[in-house]
Amino acid sequence: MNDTIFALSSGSPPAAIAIIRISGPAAGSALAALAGGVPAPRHASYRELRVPRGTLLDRALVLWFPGPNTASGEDLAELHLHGGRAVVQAVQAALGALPDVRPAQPGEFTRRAFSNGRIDLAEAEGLADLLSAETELQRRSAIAMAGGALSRQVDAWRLRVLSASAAVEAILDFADEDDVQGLPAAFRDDLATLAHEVGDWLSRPRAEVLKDGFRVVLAGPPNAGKSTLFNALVEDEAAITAPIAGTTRDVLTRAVSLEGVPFVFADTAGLRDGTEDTIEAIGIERARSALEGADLVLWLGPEGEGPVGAWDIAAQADRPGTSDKISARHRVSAVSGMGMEALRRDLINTAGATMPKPGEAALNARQRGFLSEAEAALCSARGEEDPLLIAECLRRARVSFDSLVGRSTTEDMLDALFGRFCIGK
Ligand SMILES: Nc1nc2c(ncn2[C@@H]2O[C@H](COP(=O)(O)OP(=O)(O)OP(=O)(O)O)[C@@H](O)[C@H]2O)c(=O)[nH]1
Ligand SMILES: [K+]
Ligand SMILES: [Mg+2]
Repeated sequence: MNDTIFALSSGSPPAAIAIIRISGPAAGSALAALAGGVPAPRHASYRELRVPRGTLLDRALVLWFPGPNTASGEDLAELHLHGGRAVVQAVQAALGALPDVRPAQPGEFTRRAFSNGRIDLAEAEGLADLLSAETELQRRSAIAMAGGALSRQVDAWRLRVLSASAAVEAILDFADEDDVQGLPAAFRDDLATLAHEVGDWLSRPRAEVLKDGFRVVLAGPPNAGKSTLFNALVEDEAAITAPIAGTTRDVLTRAVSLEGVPFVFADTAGLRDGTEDTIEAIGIERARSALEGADLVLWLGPEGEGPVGAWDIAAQADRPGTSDKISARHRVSAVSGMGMEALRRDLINTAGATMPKPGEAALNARQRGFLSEAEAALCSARGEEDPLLIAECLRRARVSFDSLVGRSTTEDMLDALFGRFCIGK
């Protein structure tokens, strides 16, 4: 990792300003080559940028951050250019022509930050989530994770496991072969408390629901008004509606955020038996599999005939006589707007309750996997009598914590994580 990388770290040009970052041992000499010298650390200075001994490229604000206390842990320079396409291209060409300097791969700055111990894996994951956050809830959860909420917690747990290990090792070193006395009285209680705390984190809402959205599927017989209600919920004439049974064939999905809560709404083909139309039959099959993946079904069909847990909806409630569902949770008309606000409110509250609370770091599948291993190891440690076996369980718990924050990782896993970042991050 001795080469020096550069990339456009701001959005795609044209823009008012474009920021190119340079990281690595040759960052200082690259900066000097273009700006005629290295300015005082951490002070913005206004410089002419030139091709070495040549033409003017741009007048820019330049910043110099000597390592290792930088975002990447290496020497780092920033060029704040005029954000024109040609300006950016010219400066990138000039940088690329310098010896030992090359364009960065996606996520390479962050990967260097990880390798140099500036951030751990949970923080890097939080950062990736922060960059891809589209709703307010996602942003608040990601920023907690990027800020090290989970990392600090795991470090504290790890220290407690280490001190428990030390207590067991002491017995192994000094006690008689057959003597398993001598563990502090509170030893097992401490392990139980620790396992309990880990379990609390595991029972929190999952990060995936934040990322993928709460999945609401609209279902019912043909002409029930599913597509019309779908369009009203996503506030877009996305689906075709018509008074012809069997209008919708494909499953149509739209991701929307309602008051910061991410949703995916799915419109489906009307369910009916014995259709002669092969395409409609395929649509009905697709509708049924969409129902299986739903977090919630809005059932626009006859009372009580919807899937378990579905909300009964009396649709087209503006039409006299059309909605005689007595137990309907909501009576709505997507055409007149009647009942729509109450339905939206109910959806937001219901979905919101399954999401991490604002600012709470939510665990992803990888993190949950390691925490479950740690919890299981702590529980076994509690149940063992043999100090040797207790020591082994504690070692397993520690390895799980280490893996979670990236103290021991595989290249594949790092490639997958850092590949999620854009170039320049
Ligand atoms: N008055 C009134 N008409 C509605 C309402 N909702 C739907 N309609 C009408 O009912 C007809 C069928 O609506 P769609 O939304 O296409 O019904 P669907 O359930 O998607 O039908 P399929 O896709 O064929 O299964 C259309 O003519 C709509 O304009 C409503 O709330 N009020
Ligand atoms: K229809
Ligand atoms: Mg439809």
